[in-house]
Amino acid sequence: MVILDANNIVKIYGEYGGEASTTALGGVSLSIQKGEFIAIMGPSGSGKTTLLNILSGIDKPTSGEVTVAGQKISEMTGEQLALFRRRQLGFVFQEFNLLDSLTVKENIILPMVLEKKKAAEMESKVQHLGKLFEIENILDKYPYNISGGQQQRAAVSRALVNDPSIIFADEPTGNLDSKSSAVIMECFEKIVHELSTTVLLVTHDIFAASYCNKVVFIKDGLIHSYIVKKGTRKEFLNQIIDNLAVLGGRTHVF
Ligand SMILES: Nc1ncnc2c1ncn2[C@@H]1O[C@H](COP(=O)(O)OP(=O)(O)OP(=O)(O)O)[C@@H](O)[C@H]1O
Repeated sequence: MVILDANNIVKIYGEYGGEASTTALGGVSLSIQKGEFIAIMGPSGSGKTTLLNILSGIDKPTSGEVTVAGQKISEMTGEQLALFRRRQLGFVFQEFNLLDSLTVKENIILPMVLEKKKAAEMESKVQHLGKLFEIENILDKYPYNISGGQQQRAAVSRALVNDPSIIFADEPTGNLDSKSSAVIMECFEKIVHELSTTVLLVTHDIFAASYCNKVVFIKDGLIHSYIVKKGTRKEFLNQIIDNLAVLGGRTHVF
């Protein structure tokens, strides 16, 4: 089942044809199936963030169409999109983006509160996610009193509470040490395998990308190639390194 379909996405920043215009994406097509776990990699400036922003409705393409869960998000109004994003999409950011004035539990259930879900449903969901990600003992703490790894696990829980069609993660391990990075990638692995969640992440981190099932490489605003995991994570990691070397450019990974 196709969860996301992007057709010939072009993004030009600045006035088209103007001297200062930049073609960030030159015609990207991508199809993502339910339960896929995909990383987008590429050199600095290749268009990764632009692509993620367009696929998740944060930004509009100059031309091309994006369909998520059967709905054309590229044609939605701002209000429709805001509602759609809250109900159908989950987001995880490099900086965790938890609200400091709320406890971990309040942060996690916030998207459910906005959807006016029942208290019992929220409680059962937060307990389930707390257990799944081993943060059940810190649910009453505030974000500034827990580690970065725990904050990111809370952020993944928050992204999951409304059972999104897809989770978008922008450099989710960018602010974590290697041990916490491994834990967070294992969390993503768990939700893909146990809940059939679809996860798309943008990363410079080859170690993080090696947890995914597929890596799509972009260069100069176009899809250059992709690889699918067949053997072990270690073998996939070596394959990612080889592909990045072919890609060239400045990739912060070495
Ligand atoms: N708001 C903007 N206005 C003008 N140009 C932009 C804007 N955002 C990005 N660009 C340009 O579009 C191109 C793609 O940028 P993008 O941020 O998508 O790349 P990236 O692969 O995510 O880079 P990095 O790995 O360094 O984060 C770059 O040439 C960049 O300078």
